[in-house]
Amino acid sequence: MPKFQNTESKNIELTAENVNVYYGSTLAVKGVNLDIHSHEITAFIGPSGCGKSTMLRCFNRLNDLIPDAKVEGNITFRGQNLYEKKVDPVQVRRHIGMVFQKPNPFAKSIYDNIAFAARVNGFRGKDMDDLVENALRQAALWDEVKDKLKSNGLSLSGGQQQRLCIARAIAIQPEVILMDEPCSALDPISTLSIEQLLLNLKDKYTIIIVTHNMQQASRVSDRTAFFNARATEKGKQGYLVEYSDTKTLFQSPVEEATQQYVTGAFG
Ligand SMILES: Nc1ncnc2c1ncn2[C@@H]1O[C@H](COP(=O)(O)OP(=O)(O)OP(=O)(O)O)[C@@H](O)[C@H]1O
Repeated sequence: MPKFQNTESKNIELTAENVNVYYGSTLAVKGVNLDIHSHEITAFIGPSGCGKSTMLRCFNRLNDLIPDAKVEGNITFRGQNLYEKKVDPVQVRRHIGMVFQKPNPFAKSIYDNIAFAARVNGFRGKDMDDLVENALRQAALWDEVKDKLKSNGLSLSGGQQQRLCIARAIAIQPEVILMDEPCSALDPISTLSIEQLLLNLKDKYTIIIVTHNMQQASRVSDRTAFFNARATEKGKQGYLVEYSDTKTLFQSPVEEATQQYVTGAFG
């Protein structure tokens, strides 16, 4: 298994080169080229079905778990092609964690949600209490749960559950965290607290977030990729329309389709 050392560019964590993703014989995402910068938040936006989640899953080989999904092209993490034969996808997911749309804590105590994830992923340190506390602090949840660590993770509110899932991802000590619409099941106050958390986390982690919420993309992200879909005989085909720093993409995009999307004229 290769070590994912940052031997290439200091600022580029992940690179997608000519990426195509198929489900069966349908080309769902075509020809994506994109660099993800270290310690930034990159947002993927675009109308439903344009391939944002599909593209996100390429970065930690989660599409491997979908029968019939096939990824072509290169995805490079710190100079290492993640799709080479010698690369173990389980290891990839230790370096590149994921938080899903719907909070999905284990039906275990708050403490064990984190301890279990850490152990399964090879944590052999003695001080599990420290690791749990540290992960919960980083996820801005410690103060709310420190007196009830034995309570079931599922007894928490939706926003707290999502922060527990973020703590669980952090406990594995990844370099990158992928987030697929992490706030879409949350109320506005919980959403703002997750957004603030993301801003705090980017010092330590590189974050990619899929979001339907354009205000959210403009509030939290440094760069934004706008995807769109064209109709083909076999259904929709997603592609990357435009990618730039978030301010430019929202205020002076190059492509008319981007302009229309960010001003709410379609989608
Ligand atoms: N597991 C799958 N099997 C077959 N087709 C899939 C699968 N997942 C996604 N697709 C198809 O791939 C295309 C892109 O889907 P994807 O979920 O990546 O888009 P998205 O932009 O994230 O959409 P949304 O915003 O609605 O979540 C769609 O046409 C979708 O139907």
